[in-house]
Amino acid sequence: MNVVDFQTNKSLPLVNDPNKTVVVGDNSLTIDDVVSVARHGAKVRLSDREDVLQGVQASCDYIAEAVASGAPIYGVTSGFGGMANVVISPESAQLLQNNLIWYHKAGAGQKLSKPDVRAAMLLRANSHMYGASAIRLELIRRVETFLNADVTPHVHEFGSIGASGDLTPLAYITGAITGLDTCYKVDFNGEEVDAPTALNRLGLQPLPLLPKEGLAMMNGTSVMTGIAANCVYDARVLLALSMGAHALAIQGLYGTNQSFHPFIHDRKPHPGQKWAASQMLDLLVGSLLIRDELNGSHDYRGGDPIQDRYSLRCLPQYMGPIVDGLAEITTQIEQEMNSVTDNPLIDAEQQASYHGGNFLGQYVGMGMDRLRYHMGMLAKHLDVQIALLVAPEFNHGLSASLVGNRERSVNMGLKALQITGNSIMPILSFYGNSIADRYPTHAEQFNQNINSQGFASANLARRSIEIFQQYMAVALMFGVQAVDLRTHLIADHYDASECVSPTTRELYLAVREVVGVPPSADRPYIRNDNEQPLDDHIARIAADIASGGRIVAAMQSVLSSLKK
Ligand SMILES: N[C@@H](Cc1ccc(C(F)(F)F)cc1)C(=O)O
Repeated sequence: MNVVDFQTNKSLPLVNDPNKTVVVGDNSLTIDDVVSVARHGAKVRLSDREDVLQGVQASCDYIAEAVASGAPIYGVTSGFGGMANVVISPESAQLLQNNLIWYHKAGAGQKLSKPDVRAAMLLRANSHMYGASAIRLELIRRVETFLNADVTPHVHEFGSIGASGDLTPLAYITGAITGLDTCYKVDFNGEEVDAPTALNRLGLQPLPLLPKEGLAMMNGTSVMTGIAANCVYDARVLLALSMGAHALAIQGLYGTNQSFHPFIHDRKPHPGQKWAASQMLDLLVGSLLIRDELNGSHDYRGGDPIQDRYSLRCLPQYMGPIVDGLAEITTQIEQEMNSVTDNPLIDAEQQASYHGGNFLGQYVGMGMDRLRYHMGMLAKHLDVQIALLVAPEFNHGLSASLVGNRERSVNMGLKALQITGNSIMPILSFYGNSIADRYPTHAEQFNQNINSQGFASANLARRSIEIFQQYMAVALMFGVQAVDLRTHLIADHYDASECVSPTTRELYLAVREVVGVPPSADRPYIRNDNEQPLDDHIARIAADIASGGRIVAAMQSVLSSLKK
């Protein structure tokens, strides 16, 4: 028996180190930084750079003076949105901000997940450290305190059209950190408590907002961008796992490596295509289960076609635009994360303020539309591969529906598992529909008459990712069963860990460990139908993927190579 080293490569050093500290305000944040804080409890520390802190203070001073002198500034001495014609007196300027939080207590639907809200909080603080928002350091520090103490405001899934950024979702965060009222709730280390109680436990007092601060807190894209950052990370994981699942399927099908030859891809050198081809070569190198034809050899093989079907042969050409598309989305989301997204913006150096619209979440709305589209395309490709695997007409000698033990004639193998996959794949394609183009032009008295739907788009992306994690479990189960059966045809035993390529061996072993069925020379992963509850295996694999567990770690090298 082979020795299985389950200890190696177990963690994702980039994101899941709880001892990591992310400094906010010194450098650009990365998606990995967001995921570290959002999911893995990395600590947050605000920059102590003098110029950064002075910039924050200077913008506050500017607003204080503007209010005192009665200067007309949107949302400071005026009403909001389509009611910006209302003049607000200096005496009412503070009330205006606190009232803003109140009338946005109008969210609806489910609560967002804790990691998505934590991502949002981190990004809001980051945006405020640029010193263009006129928000006190004390208030930004509250976000830091909440994050480090694992206190997370409740935020609803509906209420933002992504035009003034995420007014309503951010109002819930603002109400919580300022302790505005007991109707604002938080998750306090797993316990639901009201905001004033949470502040009390943290040794903090309620903090009424000063002029501009409510608007500065709420007018921005941080919630949709936080969700998007987490989803981009997840999408990249799913892309890496898709490559692994394809590599298993290609070995299961006794495919060739010739289609990934650099000669071919150097002659059509799209970056994503080249990446997919070279990664697939790496994923297959050393495998005993492929036709090794990199030297240009090929031959008739009985009744089989001389070259592989398109889902194998054109894999780099199909995956390329997905890879490049996700790279573009990554760049755009990272730019949005490191931007000031409110209005008006304060230019303390020039002692000026500018009315504009950085809160429009169009990059996020369209980006998450495209991300979901790419997810649908990835799923479709996997579905086709599974279809080849289960059909004796196409699978080069494997059993129908990958039945493990043909002697037991009632075994129908992975038939229902395929149908489960078939029931998911169309949903993922459906989620590829765009939402950013379906906006209400009459929104908010026609003031927000173009709007990004970025928050909705990001929430749809979150759902698409969760569904895909289930789908990926199905695809990996097919891959593992297929290589076991191919191993039997080639080596006369069922332990594929001895025959698959070293890179896919990691993935193969990870799946076997997660489902609790170790590799065996005597039997494939799924032998008789009545020996395992397949739904339980799906759930375990999906949960491991969602938590960045062993299965994800097995694809770390592919994932890292996706980095820009
Ligand atoms: N993003 C807007 C701010 C804004 C717009 C609308 C409303 C509301 F609540 F009235 F609808 C609040 C804040 C702006 O800066 O122009």
